[in-house]
Amino acid sequence: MLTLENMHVDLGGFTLDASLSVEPGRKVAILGPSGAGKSTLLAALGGYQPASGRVLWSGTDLSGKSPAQRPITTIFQDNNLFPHLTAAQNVGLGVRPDLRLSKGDVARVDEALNRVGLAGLGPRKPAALSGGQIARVALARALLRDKPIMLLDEPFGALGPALRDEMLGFIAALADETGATLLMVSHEPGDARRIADDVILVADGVAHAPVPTAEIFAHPPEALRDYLGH
Ligand SMILES: Nc1ncnc2c1ncn2[C@@H]1O[C@H](COP(=O)(O)OP(=O)(O)OP(=O)(O)O)[C@@H](O)[C@H]1O
Repeated sequence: MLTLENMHVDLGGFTLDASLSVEPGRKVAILGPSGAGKSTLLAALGGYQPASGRVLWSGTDLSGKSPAQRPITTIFQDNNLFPHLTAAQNVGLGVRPDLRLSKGDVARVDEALNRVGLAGLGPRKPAALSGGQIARVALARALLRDKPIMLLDEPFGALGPALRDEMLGFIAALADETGATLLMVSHEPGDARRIADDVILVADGVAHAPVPTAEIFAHPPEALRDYLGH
């Protein structure tokens, strides 16, 4: 169980509060108006943004732990690949940040690239890859990090509808296969309907407890109704 106990983020002029729990293995969409604090919530969970209160995973307190020490991997909006490294090297960072890879590590990188459909593209640098391929490299790296919680901050925002749909299906299948707990920020309510078990609504300075997706769309709270334009 992932539990946020009185989490409070103060950005000076903007505050976000969260007290909620997410069951392990759930796929959760984070929805809410622009500027509501969705990215801030992920950043605080990942350890990139200081927050008071506690974040617990299976009873272990993660507060005070660095991003690398947390059982969490984050895929950011721009998929944060290093432009001077090849796809394989970018994936290899998921195994060893200093890229001193053993033969076994290199084999694992190849396997991860195969798994995301990028066999043979390891030597290419990001500039020679399409948007969808870049998203897949970021996913392959996240897979190798092998953390039980995966945070995605609108990672497919730059992709066209067909590719976006394909990547969503792919990430949902991977999460099912690995049993990872997925929290994904999205600007598309359709993404939530497509893959999320639950929705966390972020609005008015609060990240609300997750509600089953079908339920929240059947009876949207006012903040979600406004956001959906109903
Ligand atoms: N470093 C900062 N200092 C002060 N305020 C900030 C800082 N970063 C973000 N904010 C503000 O915090 C609020 C929440 O931002 P955040 O990026 O988390 O929202 P969001 O819901 O992810 O928005 P969007 O959907 O537009 O990406 C916004 O009002 C933003 O202007």
